[in-house]
Amino acid sequence: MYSTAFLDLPPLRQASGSVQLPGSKSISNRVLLLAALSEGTTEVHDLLASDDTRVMLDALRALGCGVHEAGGGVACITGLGGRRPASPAKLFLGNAGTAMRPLTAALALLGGEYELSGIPRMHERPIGDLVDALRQLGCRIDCLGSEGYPPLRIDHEGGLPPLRLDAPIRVRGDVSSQFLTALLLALPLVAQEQDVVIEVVGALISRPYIHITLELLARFGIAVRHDDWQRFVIPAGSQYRSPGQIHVEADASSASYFIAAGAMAAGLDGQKPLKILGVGLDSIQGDIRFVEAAQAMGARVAGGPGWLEVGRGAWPLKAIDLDCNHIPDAAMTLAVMALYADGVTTLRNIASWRVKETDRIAAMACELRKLGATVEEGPDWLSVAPLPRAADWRAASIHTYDDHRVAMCFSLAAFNPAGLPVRIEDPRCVGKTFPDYFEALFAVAQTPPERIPVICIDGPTASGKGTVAAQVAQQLGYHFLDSGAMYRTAALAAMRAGIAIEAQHEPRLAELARHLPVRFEGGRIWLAGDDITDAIRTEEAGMNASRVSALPAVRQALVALQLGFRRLPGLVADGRDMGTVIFPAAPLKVFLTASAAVRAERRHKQLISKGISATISDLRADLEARDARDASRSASPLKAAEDALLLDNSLLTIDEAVAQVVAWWQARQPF
Ligand SMILES: Nc1ncnc2c1ncn2[C@@H]1O[C@H](COP(=O)(O)OP(=O)(O)OP(=O)(O)O)[C@@H](O)[C@H]1O
Ligand SMILES: Nc1ccn([C@H]2C[C@H](O)[C@@H](COP(=O)(O)O)O2)c(=O)n1
Repeated sequence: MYSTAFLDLPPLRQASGSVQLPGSKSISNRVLLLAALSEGTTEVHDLLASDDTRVMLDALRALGCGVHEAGGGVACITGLGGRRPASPAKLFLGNAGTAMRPLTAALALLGGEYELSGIPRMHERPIGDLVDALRQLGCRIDCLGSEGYPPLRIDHEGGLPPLRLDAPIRVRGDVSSQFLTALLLALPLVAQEQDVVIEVVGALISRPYIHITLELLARFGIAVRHDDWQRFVIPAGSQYRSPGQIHVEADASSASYFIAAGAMAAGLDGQKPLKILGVGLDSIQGDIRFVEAAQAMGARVAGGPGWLEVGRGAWPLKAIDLDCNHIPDAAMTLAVMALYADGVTTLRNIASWRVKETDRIAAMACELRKLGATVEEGPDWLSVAPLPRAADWRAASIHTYDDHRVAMCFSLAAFNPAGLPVRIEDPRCVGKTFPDYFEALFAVAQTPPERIPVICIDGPTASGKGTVAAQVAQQLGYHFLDSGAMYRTAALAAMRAGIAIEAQHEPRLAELARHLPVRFEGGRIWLAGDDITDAIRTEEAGMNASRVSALPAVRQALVALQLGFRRLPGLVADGRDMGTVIFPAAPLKVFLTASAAVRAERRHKQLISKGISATISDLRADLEARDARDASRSASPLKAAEDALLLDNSLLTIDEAVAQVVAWWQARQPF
């Protein structure tokens, strides 16, 4: 997951390959609660690991359920099975509506004393209709802030009050279907002596989510009947029965971003369509009907159980005018697809967007306009006119409102025909449902290498290149190439193979370097099966690296390996010839220096901290000798590129040096 302040997406051109989607948030949290209310242990497979499931798991633990996270997407939940949950308890539920609403209903019907709260936005999301329905029954629930909103207090300290179950429970269905879902999940707890009836007041929105609820209740032994989605009957004698094992289907709403990417950029130039794994046409989730909307816009879609394949059909996409009540979450993706359509797209019946993670109608309108689109909005609709010409697109920094779906759907703007980058602010917000969304996108998106930004940081030994480059990469969410480590590895491999590092052995050394079995993984470096991270960091290894790097054939042999690091979303590369030879067209080149005295002192400190003794004067002599060799060799000598910016960091802290490089980079961005 990217936890950077922002993530810049380079312009993307195509999509291909396959993507495995994470589990559905809606199914995950429903299953967790049902398992918690059941007798026995339920093994939940392919559970979504995200912010919203995290708060649910923590809440269930606090309530006394057994929660064992076995790894690999498996969680074992041992339910209460009729026991009272631990009380009193304070539950923090973040911004997870799928935890706040059903837990409120379940805890109100179980008795005990609870406080349920969330982040500030959760306290702006209405829950009054659910609270009213529970109060009708006789439950004692207080809103601790504004009436009708969390935080809530359930106050059944002296036990559950007598409940009025003889009359139908009336709940509004036109604000959020989660109120009805909450009642449906919880009322089987009290449907013992008699049927319990729920009547929906007003039109029921997001009916597909109620369909998921009913399907999952059935898996846990509760057979709810309904009359035309307005009257629901929970039969007397209902008892939650764990199915033992249950598999969470992948998230159909998350599929929408890849369906859109496929419709816009897959299957071009004879390539195969984009394959989406984990959710298919047999899905129980309503958002699978996004497929129909994408097809209406021109996508070519094939699918089966647990898979979809999507490619571009019509291009430009076809504008649509659609009632989106059946796909409220995935419909946001259509608003960005509309930028690539042949006319105005109008999305209707989306009033529920206004009470989601943010006011999504306002948010989408504002961010689409930043890209240059003409957008109109109404209380429950949005219309988006595409940009007439590629030149009308603007590079934009997309504010994401702590809303995962805003972040994910605007990533699709990176496929713009103008070749502009898109900045996604606070990319971490995707953690709510799809923590590795951007990694998944980068794994299937392609763009010509020259469009992937590279920042080069070259300079002499111990100037701080590696430290600064790694931190810049971290701040920008870019990959990091420590090219010196490759020469160090080549030298170590030569020593281990018994090949002296001398000009006469240049062909053998080059052959060795060309097939170097090196892997860079999680900050460690492996040579074949051996972790050589520390072995290549000695002063001797540095000197050997300097010697092997003077051989032109060895340098040539390592070029492809270095170029391979230029991957989405970008690269920060440190070395001696990054800006002059390997990435000569890089958009930012920095030549980082510090005085020899300062560098020797830094190296001394570095070695001492590792328990290696050395004298400053020896170190200074060594590093000056190394620099002299590196700068005087004929092949790719150490020198500043003509267009490099010079940074002498002798008097700067690491943070100051990093800030300077990032500031130079920011100054070159179009946002
Ligand atoms: N601005 C700075 N202020 C203080 N210490 C620094 C600064 N920059 C780097 N250092 C420290 O100097 C030491 C050497 O830095 P680093 O290893 O990043 O240099 P390098 O140029 O990559 O060296 P080499 O070329 O030998 O790999 C490290 O211990 C690092 O923490
Ligand atoms: N791009 C590069 C990177 C490194 N080298 C050589 C020269 C250095 O002395 C040696 C070790 O590099 P370090 O890990 O200290 O950065 O590798 C080079 O020639 N070109």
